Amino acid sequence: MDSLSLSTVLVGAFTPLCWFIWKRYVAKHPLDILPGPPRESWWKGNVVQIFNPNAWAFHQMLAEKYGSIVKFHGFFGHRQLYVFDPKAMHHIVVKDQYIYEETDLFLETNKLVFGDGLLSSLGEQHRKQRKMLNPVFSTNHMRQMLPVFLEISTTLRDAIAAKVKDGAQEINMLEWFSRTALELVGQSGLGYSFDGLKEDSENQYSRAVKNLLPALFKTAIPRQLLPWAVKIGTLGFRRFIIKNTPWKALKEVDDIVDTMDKMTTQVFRSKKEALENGDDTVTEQVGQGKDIMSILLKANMAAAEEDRLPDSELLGQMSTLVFAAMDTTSGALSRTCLTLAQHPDAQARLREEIRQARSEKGSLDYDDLVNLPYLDAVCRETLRLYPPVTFVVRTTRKDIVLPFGTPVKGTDGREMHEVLVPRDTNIVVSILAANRNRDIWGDDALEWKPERWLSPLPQSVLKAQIPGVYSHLMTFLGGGRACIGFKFSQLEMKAVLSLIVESFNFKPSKEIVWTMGLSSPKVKGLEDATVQLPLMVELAQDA
Ligand code: HEM
Repeated sequence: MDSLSLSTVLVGAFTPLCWFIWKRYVAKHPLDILPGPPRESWWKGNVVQIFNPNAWAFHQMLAEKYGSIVKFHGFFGHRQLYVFDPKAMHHIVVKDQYIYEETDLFLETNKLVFGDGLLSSLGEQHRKQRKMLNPVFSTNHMRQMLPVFLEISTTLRDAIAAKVKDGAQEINMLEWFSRTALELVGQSGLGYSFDGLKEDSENQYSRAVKNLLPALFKTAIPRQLLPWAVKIGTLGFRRFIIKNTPWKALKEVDDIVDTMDKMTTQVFRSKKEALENGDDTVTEQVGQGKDIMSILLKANMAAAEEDRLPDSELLGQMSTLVFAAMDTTSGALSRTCLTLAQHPDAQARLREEIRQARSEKGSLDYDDLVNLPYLDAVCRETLRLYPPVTFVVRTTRKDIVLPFGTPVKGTDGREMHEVLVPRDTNIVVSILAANRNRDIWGDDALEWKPERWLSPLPQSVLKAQIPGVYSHLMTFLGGGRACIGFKFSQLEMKAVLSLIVESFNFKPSKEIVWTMGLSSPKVKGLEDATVQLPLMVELAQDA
């Protein structure tokens, strides 16, 4: 190579690098005016401090020290935002939701794992899917589902009763709640029974769903390249590379995806066939044609051409629903059960309310169950203080001005009411900090107090205009991508809790720590072991 072409290569390589360094480390950035923590490392920024499973204290410090609009550093000087100001959240999840979208990494990972479901689609495709799915998550449909919820919860109660009939036992309640959540979404969502809640009956699919997140976690760093990798070659070529790469973690994810895909395709085909063969065949299936997928298939066949979804998008909803329903609700049930174990007075009060209602009405119908005041207060307070999903991440598809409800004092001392957020900025919407905001919930915001829901909420809550779909909370988010299953999970929590709290007394057994992100329990000192919630369980007196 002569010296001229060598210098051309060097200039070609160094110009973009110098530009990158200048832009990320030297030039002024519109977000630099905002308060925020110093970066921990020049290349990792604050990423490890924010996105690690034990980051509770760091998140609390961010909210308390820097306020509700915070700038932090991502990888290689990338400025990002941490937000829990209600007006700003309203702009992000509702008003300008098509500019603040899911990140490419989130979408591409979900597309690979679940196919074309709600968690991997955007814009018009996502809106069409929601339009078709919303009716099957309505209160009316939940009402019809109650018998299935109660039957499965009763099976759970009987399984635990058999274990403790001779005296108190330590039981891993997370395992039982996960199995119950899977069976519930299986029967009422897919019209398929995964697990009769009998000992040792875990099937391949439930194992695959359970192992999915840990397996994805192992591929977290190389997966950052996924949005680019999916553009290389054909689908066949990419499949060939995945199948033949000698990397254990990737193989594990690939096997899980294959198992989930095989099962959902099989259930989907048999549903379609049953529908084509008429109503008698449908009612012979699990769920008797009342499950979410059967209704969705029927509605899709009857829909106008422009609203109809292709089979791939119906199929894509199946594993999406199972995944979105399982660890979230079992985590919420685990947290409630542990909190009740730590608050014996509240546990006794709840048991009394349930027994009283049952002695007056016999079996509880939908309205009785959802309107039990103390049960409702316990669920709301637990979902406020301990949201199972602690944050979501969005990214700006173009430059946009983000307004604040509460002014922020800039680093130059000026009062700011808005900031220009450049395109491709990631934003962490902190569900945790929003639900624990002292300015809104009062000085006792960090305390678990179900009683706060039994009297009128303070004006600060009503005036805050939190953009959440549920109870002035961000637990299920808000806007066009809010949790579609929030009524489903409410009913599940209430059906399960009403039966188990009536029958059993729960006491703490080991010290429990919770992971962040999708919150799960672990035993303190055994953080490397699998997730679990051991509790002492005994028959409640007079049960
Ligand atoms: C306590 C339990 C639950 C919590 C805390 C929860 C929370 C959430 C949150 C925060 C989101 C937004 C995620 C994002 O935008 O990145 C979400 C989305 C979603 N949830 Fe839930 N969820 C729960 C239970 C369920 C259940 C039981 C189902 C289904 C039966 C479900 C189905 C979904 C689906 C399909 C989405 C994606 C919605 C979309 O993008 O349009 N979730 N959930």
